Amino acid sequence: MFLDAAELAKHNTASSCWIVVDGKVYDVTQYLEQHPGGAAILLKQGGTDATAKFRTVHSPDVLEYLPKGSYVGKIDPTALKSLTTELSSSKPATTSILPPSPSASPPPTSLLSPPAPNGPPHIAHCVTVSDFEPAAKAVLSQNVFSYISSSANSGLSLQGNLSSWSSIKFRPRVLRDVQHVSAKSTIFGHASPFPFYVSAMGLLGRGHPNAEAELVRGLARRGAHAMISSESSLPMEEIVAALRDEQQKLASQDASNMQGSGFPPSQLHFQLYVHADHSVTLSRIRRAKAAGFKSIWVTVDTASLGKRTSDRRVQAAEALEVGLESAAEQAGVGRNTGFYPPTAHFKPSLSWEDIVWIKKEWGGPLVLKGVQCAEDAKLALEHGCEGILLSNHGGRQAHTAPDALTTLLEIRTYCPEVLGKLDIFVDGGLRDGADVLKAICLGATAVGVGRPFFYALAAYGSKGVERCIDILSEELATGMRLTGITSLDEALPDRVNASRLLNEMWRPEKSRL
Ligand code: HEM
Ligand SMILES: Cc1cc2nc3c(=O)[nH]c(=O)nc-3n(C[C@H](O)[C@H](O)[C@H](O)COP(=O)(O)O)c2cc1C
Repeated sequence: MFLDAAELAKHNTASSCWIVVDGKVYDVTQYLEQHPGGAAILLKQGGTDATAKFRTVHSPDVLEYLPKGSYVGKIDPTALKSLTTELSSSKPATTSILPPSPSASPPPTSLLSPPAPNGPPHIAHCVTVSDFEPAAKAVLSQNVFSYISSSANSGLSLQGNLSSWSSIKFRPRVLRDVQHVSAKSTIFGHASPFPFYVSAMGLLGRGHPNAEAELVRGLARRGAHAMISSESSLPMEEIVAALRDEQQKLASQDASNMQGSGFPPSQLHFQLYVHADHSVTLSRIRRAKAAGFKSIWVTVDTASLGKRTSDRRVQAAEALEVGLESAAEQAGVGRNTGFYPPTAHFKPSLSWEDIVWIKKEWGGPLVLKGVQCAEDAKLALEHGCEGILLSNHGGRQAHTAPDALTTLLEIRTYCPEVLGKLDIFVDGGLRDGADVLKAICLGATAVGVGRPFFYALAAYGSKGVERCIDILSEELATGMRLTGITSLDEALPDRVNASRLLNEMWRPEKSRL
C-alpha cells in the first residue's frame, strides 16, 4: 500500500516530521534532536520529498543510522511526481556556480549554495594551498564554509596545528648535487609519488556536486593516495568505481599518446568511524574489504563529536529561521549536554577490545587515526596495529589538543622503539609542501592534508585537486633541493632543528612509560 502526498504533507512539524528519500517515507521525528546537521535542516524538508537535498549531502548509507521503526512505507510514485513539481515551482533550484569539470560535466543545478556573484578567482591565482580557502569562500554558502573551516571550542587546537610546522626549522646542507630529486615513497607497500595523501573528510558533496568521485578523478591524474571517509556523500563502491573509470581513461589516453603519465596508480584507504550499532560497523568493514581499499584507518579521537563552535552558531540561526526556538537554544550547548552518555552515532564505549576484533575482521593493515600521546602509541604496537596517525582531527575534537609534530617528538623521546615497528603518519595544519620534509626527517611515513583539498575541490573541482597536489609537490621538491636532500631516505633528524617544539613537549614528572 502506498502513502499519498496529502498524508505526507501533514507531517511537517517538530512533533511529527516525515521526509521522503528515494520514494521511501521516513519518520524522523525522534531523530531530529540527534541529527548532527541540526534539527532545522530536517524540519525544512518535513512533509516533502527530501531526495535532492539529501543526495547533495549524504550517501544512502546514513539511513541505517535512523532508529528502528523509522521507515513508514513507500509513497505513491504519481503523488511523488506532483509533489516534486509542486516543490520545484515554489522553490526554484539555484544555478550552479561551479566551473565545468574537465572529466565530467557537473549537473546543471546545485541545491547547495546560492550563486556566487563573481565565482572563484582564476585558478592561476592559487599559488599556495592556502589560496584555495578564499577561493572556496567566494563560492560556498556560509554554512558549508563553516562546516569545512570549523574547529573545536575557541579554535586553539587548530591554531596550534597551523603554527607547529613553522616552529621547526631546517638545517640545510649545501654542495650536494641536487639536480635529480625524488620524493617517491610507499604506503603499506603501495607506491606513491610523494609522501603526502588526502585526509579523510566527510560530506564532500557539500562542496561539489560530484563529491568524492570528483576528488578521486583529480587524484588519479597525479597518482596520489587518499583516505576515504566512512561519512562520504557517495557510497564507497561508487568512489572506487570513479577512480577505476578515471584510471581506465588515463590508460587509454596514454596508449594513444604512446607515453605513460609516469605516476603509479592512486590507491584508496578507508577511514572507519566505529558506529554505536555493531552491525553497521561490521557491514562497513566488509564492504570496504570487498571494494578493494588498501588499509583501514579507525578514528579513535571521536568518542563524542567535538564542540564545533561555528557549526553550532549556524545551526542555531537555521533553527531560529524556522521558528524552532528550543532547538536553536539546544544547538548552542550541543546534543551531548551534561554528563549523560552521548546517544548519537559514534560508539562512546570504544576501547582496545574493539580494535582487536576490527583487526581480525579486516585482515589487512590497520592504522589508529587520532593517537595523541606516547602511551597510546605504545599500546597500538602491543595491540598489533600496523600504523598510527598522530592527529587531533584538524583541531575539530579535543580543546587544546597537541599538534601532531609535538606528539611525534614525544614518541621519539619516550618510546622510540615504536618508530621502527609502526608506520607513523601525521596530519593537521600542513599548508606547505616543504614542511612535509620536516615530518619525514622526524620519522614519519607520510603526511595527511585535509581542508586545502576540500577548498580546492569546492572552488575548481578535480582541476583544483590536481593543482593542490602540484603546489605541494613542487614546494616539496624545491624544499629538498634547498636542504640538500635528493631522496627521502636522506631525510634524517639532523636536518631539522626541533628545539622549540621540544621545549613545549610534555615531560612526565615520574615516567610511567
Ligand atoms: C534522514 C536521515 C539522515 C540521517 C540519518 C543523517 C545523518 C547525518 C550524520 C551522521 C551526519 C554527520 C556526518 C559527519 O559529520 O561526518 C549528518 C550531517 C549533516 N546532515 Fe544529515 N542525515 C539525514 C538527513 C539529512 C538531510 C535530509 C539533510 C539535508 C536536507 C541533511 C544535512 C546534513 C548536513 C548539512 C550535515 C552536516 C552538519 C555539520 O555542519 O557538521 N541530513 N547527517
Ligand atoms: C570538513 C572536514 C571533515 C572531516 N571529516 C572527517 C571524517 O569523516 N573522519 C575523520 O576521521 N576525520 C575527518 N576529518 C579530519 C581529517 O581527516 C584530518 O584529520 C584533518 O582535516 C587534518 O587537518 P587539516 O584539515 O588542517 O589538514 C575532517 C576534517 C574536515 C576539515
